[in-house]
Amino acid sequence: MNGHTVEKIGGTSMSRFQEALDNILVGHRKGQELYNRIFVVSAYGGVTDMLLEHKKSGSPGVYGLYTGAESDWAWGDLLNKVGERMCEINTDIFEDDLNRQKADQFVRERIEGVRSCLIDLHRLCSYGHFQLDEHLITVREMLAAIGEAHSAFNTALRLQQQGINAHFIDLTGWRELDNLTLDERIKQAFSSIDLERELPIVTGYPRCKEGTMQTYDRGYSEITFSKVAVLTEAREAIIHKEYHLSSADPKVVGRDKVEPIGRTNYDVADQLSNLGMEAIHPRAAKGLRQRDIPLRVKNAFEPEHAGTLIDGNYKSDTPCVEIIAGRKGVFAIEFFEQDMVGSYGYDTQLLNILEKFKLKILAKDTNANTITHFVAGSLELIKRTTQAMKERFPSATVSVCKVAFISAIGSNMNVPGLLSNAASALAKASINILALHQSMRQVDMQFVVDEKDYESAIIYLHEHLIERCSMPAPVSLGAA
Ligand SMILES: Nc1ncnc2c1ncn2[C@@H]1O[C@H](COP(=O)(O)OP(=O)(O)O)[C@@H](O)[C@H]1O
Ligand SMILES: N[C@@H](CC(=O)OP(=O)(O)O)C(=O)O
Repeated sequence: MNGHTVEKIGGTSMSRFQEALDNILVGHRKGQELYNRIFVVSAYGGVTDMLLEHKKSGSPGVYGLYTGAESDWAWGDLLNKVGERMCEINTDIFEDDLNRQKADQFVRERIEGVRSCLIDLHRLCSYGHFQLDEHLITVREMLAAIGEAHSAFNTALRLQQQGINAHFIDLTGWRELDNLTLDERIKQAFSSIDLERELPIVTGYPRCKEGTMQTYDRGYSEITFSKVAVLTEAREAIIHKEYHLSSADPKVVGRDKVEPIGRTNYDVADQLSNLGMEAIHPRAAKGLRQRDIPLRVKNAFEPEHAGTLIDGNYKSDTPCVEIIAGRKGVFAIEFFEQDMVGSYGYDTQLLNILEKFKLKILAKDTNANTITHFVAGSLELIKRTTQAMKERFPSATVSVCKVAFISAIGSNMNVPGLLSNAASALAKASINILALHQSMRQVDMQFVVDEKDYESAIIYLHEHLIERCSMPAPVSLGAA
């Protein structure tokens, strides 16, 4: 098969490194089979949380302590702990002392290099001419880069130890004085790589002129992965995750009831990311879709399974719902104003307010005198947004309630009966549908329900719309 793959290994999978070696990086491959692949690896699970902040709980890491008012040295103490954690990981990965010492030396160089930068920055800012706030995004980028460089350096070293011609491709720009764009940095890194004979192991974080974290924050590794696939003209992009992309959340419906999705398309993937269930970051998917590069989402711990193949054109042969996905914690901001009837400009001004407070709009519905936006964001931002709406339109009634979204998604649902079947399934379960959305593309049917009905709505819809119709079989690995 011609061409090469670009493959991303997520942090949780990286933390089960022996399995990543056995299932993904090496496995049964020998000789030439080991090559014609590029790996973009994430930091080991939990490391970026320590460096920045915990992805789920938000508890501060080194970055949070450095920017906060806590004691001057709390961040430095935590940075010590990060270095210790990284060296613990090195002990798990390298049995021989020589390579472990190389790996520890790499950690020390990066940790101490960043520490001295952060100390100097604090000293500079103590004069008042330099404002710390103006440099915080750079601090964030430098800290994130440590974890990404660590895992990529280790992976290349560990593969070299097995006689594989692996190369550490450091996109973090460490001690490089250039200021390249993301495309320039990737093109430069790959300008002299022979994929037939070399196995590039690429850092998930790239330093670039446009500011990776400013644009993508912690979604940067999938952007890097997508860009490398596009710029090296990959045959296929593969994401190795710790679970299959399934017909619903196995933790809600039950592992025995869900099926891995065999195939779907990027339109479906976009709907999933809108619900917070990312097969891939939407901006990363866009790059692959525009270049017709298929994406395969594989379970890192079931290497024999072909996973889910996502492309731009797939449409299931038989009309059916493929995935039931959902999201809790959605805020419905209802704007009721009878003066709106027959006049213009309300929606534009409401959107300007929502944009000002950077609320992510998941859906909206309108009728003659009401516009409801369904948004994701903090309660604080919601309060400030609704306050701004009331100030701008004093005679309007603005109300907010917390709801859950349940979506039935599929690549071919343009047939009568699916919507009524879904609605009647919810009715039979005594679940009240507060609102309903379906665009004419008919790629998703979205039900707005009370948060208390979130789990049961997913279970009932999965039972009525999916467990009763067969899923397309997984596409074999070589059939892309
Ligand atoms: N359709 C689905 N297929 C697989 N997992 C799903 C699905 N919907 C929700 N989930 C849940 O999402 C979890 C993974 O969430 P995600 O944020 O993508 O992973 P991580 O937090 O590891 O980056 C899974 O463990 C599973 O419980
Ligand atoms: N390591 C970074 C980037 C990342 O994408 O990680 P993962 O592939 O584990 O989601 C983070 O934790 O945010």
